Amino acid sequence: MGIDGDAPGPPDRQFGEEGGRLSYGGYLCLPALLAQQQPQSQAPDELLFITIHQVYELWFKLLLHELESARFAMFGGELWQARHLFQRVQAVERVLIEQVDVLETMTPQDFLAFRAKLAPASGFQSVQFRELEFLSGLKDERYLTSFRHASEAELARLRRRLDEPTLWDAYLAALAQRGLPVSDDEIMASLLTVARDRRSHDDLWQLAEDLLNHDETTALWRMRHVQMVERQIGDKSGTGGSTGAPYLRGRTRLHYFPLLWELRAWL
Ligand code: HEM
Ligand SMILES: N[C@@H](CC(=O)c1ccccc1NC=O)C(=O)O
Repeated sequence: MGIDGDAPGPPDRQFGEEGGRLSYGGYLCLPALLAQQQPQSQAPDELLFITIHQVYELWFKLLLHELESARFAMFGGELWQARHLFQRVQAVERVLIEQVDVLETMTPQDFLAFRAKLAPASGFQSVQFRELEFLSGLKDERYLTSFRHASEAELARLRRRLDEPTLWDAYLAALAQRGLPVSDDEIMASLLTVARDRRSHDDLWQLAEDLLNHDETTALWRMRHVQMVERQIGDKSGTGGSTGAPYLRGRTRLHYFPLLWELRAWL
């Protein structure tokens, strides 16, 4: 009999008990996961700070996975599949922005109770964040030098991302498969063709809109992050050695797909 009393079901066994091997905590590796929060101080808000960053890194891992699959789908001409994955990416990226609210419940005084313990660590050193930038098309090799602390495996991952095709390369491949020219001289004309002939090319148009959403949502995250930074540390320099908010403000203007923004002026 099931826990809901008289629910119908097979007489002997509950669904999921066939092998009896998996449990909730075992499947999700919870003992290992929940042992990974190790504050460096007694400050009450440090657990919040660590938790938020770990949650970000888990979402970054998923985003890298889905964006790699979307790139593969674009190269393979499976535009519907790429679009499906970009919807998920977009939903996760909205969560990443919303999560800033949670950390902003911390006061700057409470942050200062453990901030000194963090240096020289900084989000600057997030390997997965840089991987996301490289995969999306923002390849700036200079960041490799800021990863002196990183392991060989992490450095190898970053170098591989620098060599790999970007999401934009994959979109160009999709345009080319449709017979649209993609050389530097012809690409804007092809993007205009897609925009103006939606009857023939709506799938390519919608896919470009997905790319633009990914780009815009990242920029929105950068803006929320810098506001949070100003709220927490004002114009102090960062633990990672940058100027802090001025450095981050400069990066809010970055775009992954500049041509998609330039296109707007030509429409
Ligand atoms: C109290 C909250 C936070 C403060 C005060 C803060 C401060 C900063 C500062 C000052 C920098 C510039 C580098 C430096 O340290 O010199 C930076 C970079 C960065 N932070 Fe944070 N941060 C906070 C929360 C977060 C969170 C929750 C994340 C999520 C993963 C994050 C991710 C990053 C990333 C990825 C960079 C590099 C950005 C880039 O180079 O474009 N930060 N942060
Ligand atoms: N860079 C921040 C410290 C900080 O936020 C941080 C420190 C260690 C690991 C991740 C961090 N998050 C984002 O930069 C600061 O200058 O206060």
